[in-house]
Order: sequence, then structure tokens, then C-alpha cells
Amino acid sequence: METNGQGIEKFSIRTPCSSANIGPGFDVIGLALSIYLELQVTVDHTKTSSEHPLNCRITYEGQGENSGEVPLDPASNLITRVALYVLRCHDQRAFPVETHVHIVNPIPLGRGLGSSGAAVVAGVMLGKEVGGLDLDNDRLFDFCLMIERHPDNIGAALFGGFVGTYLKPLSPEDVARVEIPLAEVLPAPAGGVDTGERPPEPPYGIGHHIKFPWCRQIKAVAIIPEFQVPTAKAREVLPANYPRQDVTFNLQRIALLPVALGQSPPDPELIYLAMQDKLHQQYRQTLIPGLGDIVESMSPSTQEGLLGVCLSGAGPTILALATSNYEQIADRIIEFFKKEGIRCQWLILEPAEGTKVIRRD
Ligand SMILES: Nc1ncnc2c1ncn2[C@@H]1O[C@H](COP(=O)(O)OP(=O)(O)OP(=O)(O)O)[C@@H](O)[C@H]1O
Ligand SMILES: N[C@@H](CCO)C(=O)O
Repeated sequence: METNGQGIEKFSIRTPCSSANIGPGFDVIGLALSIYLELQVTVDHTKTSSEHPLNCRITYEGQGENSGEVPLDPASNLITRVALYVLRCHDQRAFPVETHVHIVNPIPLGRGLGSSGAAVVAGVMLGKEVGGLDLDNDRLFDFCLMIERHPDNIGAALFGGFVGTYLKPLSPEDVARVEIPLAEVLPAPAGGVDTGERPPEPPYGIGHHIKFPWCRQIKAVAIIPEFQVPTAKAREVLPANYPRQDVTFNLQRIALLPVALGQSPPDPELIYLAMQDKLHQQYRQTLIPGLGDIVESMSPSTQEGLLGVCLSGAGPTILALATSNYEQIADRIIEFFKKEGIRCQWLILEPAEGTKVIRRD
């Protein structure tokens, strides 16, 4: 515990947003990008009791601030529930008296920019820090995977940069441990009674990652429609089985993608080919009007500066990788959505570092 001499401990946790898949890398590839969720944490060790549930007060500013989408009850809020999961796995039932978490969240919710992945990663880091726990990032990744079960967004948000993620084959008893329903992993939601039971701990080494190089000339243009697509819904529309030729199609492209995006100068034709997908985007068109037209008609031959275009994560955000003419590229994609009566905002983003803890005095 590092306090300021008056028993007050202050630190911030900064976690980037992320774009998963980048075309063919469904549930594998993640790219951390430069919009940051920040938790400003204060622990007042001079207090001996707290009037707040679980000794934690949450305040929030940012996306969905006035919509009530992000609960301020620490037993319901995703970030603090995840932190409590980590604490309870280490026999700490609540936050230290008295914890204040101010959440500053500019990551759009439910748009395919990894808002939930960032919340889960920030939550495990919060549990580690307030609990004074000796957990390295690889172990924190295990905890994240008990909550968000595809590793691409959380791998990028935790480790930063352009990553490939993969899961270790588990023993049958470890498989049983990761298949426990989320409600049993995360502590009881608001109003629930603390039974005092220890939640199921993650097996060791569930997930792994590898960092790929990223060509610095490449920027990510995110075109963010005004509507949300919950990831769970965007996964429900995917088939249980795929034709063999579609799987082969994606395998061929995923073999190209990390090389194509790492080499300088970037080769637009190679990147465009490497970003094609047949495993998720076509099925998600039903949820994202305009997606099919955008993916089919935007290419480096029709759009100067463009390298490739894909759905960001589960959508609805579109990610265009480009080296110039960002505004023209964004405007063209916005036009497609406009025809469907959908408004968008757009941003130029860059690859970001992973989650950091910054001490404040
Ligand atoms: N900072 C946050 N604090 C608390 N809850 C959050 C926060 N960010 C996201 N969430 C929760 O996660 C939900 C969005 O998760 P969802 O997986 O549907 O989309 P996403 O993570 O933004 O997109 P994708 O997974 O496709 O990149 C929000 O509705 C909210 O419940
Ligand atoms: N790989 C995930 C990312 C979204 O969180 C998906 O496409 O469903």
C-alpha cells in the first residue's frame, strides 16, 4: 500500500479501447486503440467504516452518463463486480474501507470498440491494486477470461498493441471450471446476499497472446453509428457450423494479416485481401444496415489512402485502415449509413499501449 502519509492512497488505471477481429481474425486478433477508460481510485485508510455498499462509492462521467446504462451500485457495475470477483478469490469480501472509484469512460458502449473488454480488464486491475495482490498480467488475463470468454478484446486492452490471442487446451476438470455460468463467477448482483463462498478461481494459463508488429504509417479510422449492437446478440446470429471453404478462406487470410499490417511501406492490395472475412461479417449484416455495401464497395482501387475495411469487433462500428485521406474515407462510409437513416461520428485512432496503473499523490 502506498499512501500519501495521511493514509490516503490514490492511483489511476488507464485501459485502451480495442477493435477485435480486423476481418478474418474472429475471436483471435485484437488491436488496442487510443480511446482510454480511466479509473481514478482513492482509498481512504483513515476511515474505519463506510456507509457505502461493499465500502465502495462509484461516480461516473462519459458515455451513457445520463442514460443509466452504467450502474453506480458496486454490486451491479461491471468494473466493480469484476474487481470483487478477484478480491473474493483471495478471501477479501469487500473493497477496503473506504474506496472511491471515479470512472471516466469515453469508449462508446456496445459499438464494437471493446467497452466491456476494457471494463473487465480495468476491473481485474482494480481488484489487484486495492487488494494488494501479487498477480502478474498473465494471471490477470486468466481472471478476465472467466468473465469475457473471447480473448481478443481483453488481450489487446491488457497487453496493448496488435495482438494474436489463443486459448490453451484445458484438462476436463479445468474445462468444467471455465464453463461455470457467469452469475456464479461474478459476485451477487445488487440486492443479492453475500453467502461468504469463495467464487471459482480461474485455471492457470488459460489464455496467451503474441504481439505483432504494426506499421506506424497505418491509422485506424473508426466510423461509429449512433445505435448499439450488444455483443451477445451479434454472436447469436452466427452459425454453429461453417462450410469448409469458408474456414479455409479465413485461414488463408489470417496467415497474411499480421505480416501485411507489420511491413513498411504498407502494400494496399495485400492488406485489402488480408482483411476479407467469411466467418462473421456476412451474418451480422442483418443487424447492421449498410454493412454489406460498405465491405463490398470500399477498396484501395476506388479510395485513395484506404488499405482495407472491416467490422470492428461485433459492430456496428466500421474500421477503415488507411495512410491518408481519412476524412474522405470516413465521409464515404458515413454516406452508406445515411442512406439507411443512421447518423455516425468518426475518429482517427492509433495503436495504444496496454493497461497502466499510475500512482497519484
Ligand atoms: N466503463 C464501463 N463501466 C461499466 N459497464 C460497462 C462499461 N463499459 C461497458 N460496460 C458494459 O458493457 C456493455 C457493452 O458490452 P458489449 O460487449 O455489448 O459491447 P462492446 O464491448 O462495446 O463491443 P465489442 O465487444 O463488440 O467490442 C455496456 O452496455 C455495459 O453494460
Ligand atoms: N470476437 C468477438 C469480439 C466482440 O467482442 C466477436 O466478434 O464477437
